[in-house]
Amino acid sequence: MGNIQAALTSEPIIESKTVSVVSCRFRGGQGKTGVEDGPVHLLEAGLIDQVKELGYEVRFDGHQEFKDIEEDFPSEQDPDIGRMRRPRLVSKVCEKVSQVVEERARAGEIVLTLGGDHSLGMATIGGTIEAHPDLCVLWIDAHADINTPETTDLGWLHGMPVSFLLGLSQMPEYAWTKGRLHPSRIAYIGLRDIEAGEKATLKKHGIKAFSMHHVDKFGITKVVEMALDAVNPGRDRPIHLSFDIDALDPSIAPSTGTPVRGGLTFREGRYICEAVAETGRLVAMDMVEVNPSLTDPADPISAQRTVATACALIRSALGENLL
Ligand SMILES: NC(=[NH2+])NCCC[C@H](N)C(=O)O
Ligand SMILES: [Mn+2]
Ligand SMILES: [Mn+2]
Repeated sequence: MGNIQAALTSEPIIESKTVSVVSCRFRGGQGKTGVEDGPVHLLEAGLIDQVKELGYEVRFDGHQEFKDIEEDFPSEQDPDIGRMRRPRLVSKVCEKVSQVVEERARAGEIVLTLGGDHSLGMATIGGTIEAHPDLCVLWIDAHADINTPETTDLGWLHGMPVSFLLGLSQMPEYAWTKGRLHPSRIAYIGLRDIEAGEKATLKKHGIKAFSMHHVDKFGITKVVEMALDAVNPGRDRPIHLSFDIDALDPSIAPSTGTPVRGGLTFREGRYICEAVAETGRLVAMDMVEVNPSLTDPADPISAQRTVATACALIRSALGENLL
C-alpha cells in the first residue's frame, strides 16, 4: 500500500548512476580567502575516482567559470546594500550556478556541488527544486544560515542563503531567486551557533531544527529519523543534502572559516549521509566551506584531515558501506 501510494503521489525518482560534479571556486559570500580552493583539494584527493569506485559514472567538465562576473563586479562596483557585502557578485554567481545545477538535475544526474562558501546553497537548492518540485532539504551545519538582510550582523551572504530559498528575503538584485522552498521541507541537524534573529525566524516558520543538544539527548539515529519524518514522512520525496563541513567538530574538520566547538563526530556525520543514501532518494548534495588554507596550529595535517573527512561524507551519501 505504501509503495502504491508512493508510486501514485510522487514523481518518479530517476535511479541515477551519474554523479555530476559542479565545482564552484567561490568565496564571495564570506570574508576569508582559501575557501575557493576547497574543490581543488577535494579533486586532488581523488574524489572522482572514489565516486567511480562506488559504481557511478562521473561527469565533470572543469571548474565553473566566474571570471567575467568577478570582472563585472569588482568590490568598487559592488557596494554594500544595507549590511549585505558583495551582494551583486554573490547574486550573479549563484544565478549562474543555479542554472547549471537545474540543467543537470533535469538530466537525471545526482548533482554534487563542491564549494566554495555556503551562499552557494541558494543556487544549488534553487536549481534542484526546479527539476524536483517535491524536493526536501537536510541542511547539516553548525549555523542556520537563515539571516535576512535585516537580521544579519556581519553582512556576509553565506549566513543568509536559506532566507532566500524560503522567499523571506527579496530584493531587485536577487529577483532570480524564486523562494520556492516551503519551510516545512527543510530540516537542520548540527546547529550550535544561532543568532537571535535567526532563532526567531526558525520559530516563526516552525522549521524543524535539531541542535547538538538534540543529538546528545536523542542520539543521531533518532535525530535523523525525526528530521526525515518532518520533511519526508513517506521517504518518497527527492532529497537535497546540503553539508557544511563546519557541522562536524573542529577536531575532525579544522580547516573551515567559522568553526564552532562541540560538533558532530566523524561517525555521526557519516551516519547522516548513510541514512540519506539508504532512502535511495538523494538527488543533490553540497559539500561546502572546506578551506584548506586555514589550519589549526596544533594539527599539522588540518587540511588533509578536513578534505579526507569531506570525501568520506560524500562517499557515504553515495552509498559506500551500505550492505
Ligand atoms: N555557512 C557558514 N559557515 N555560515 C556561517 C554564518 C555565521 C553567522 N551566523 C553569519 O550570519 O554571518
Ligand atoms: Mn556553518
Ligand atoms: Mn553553512
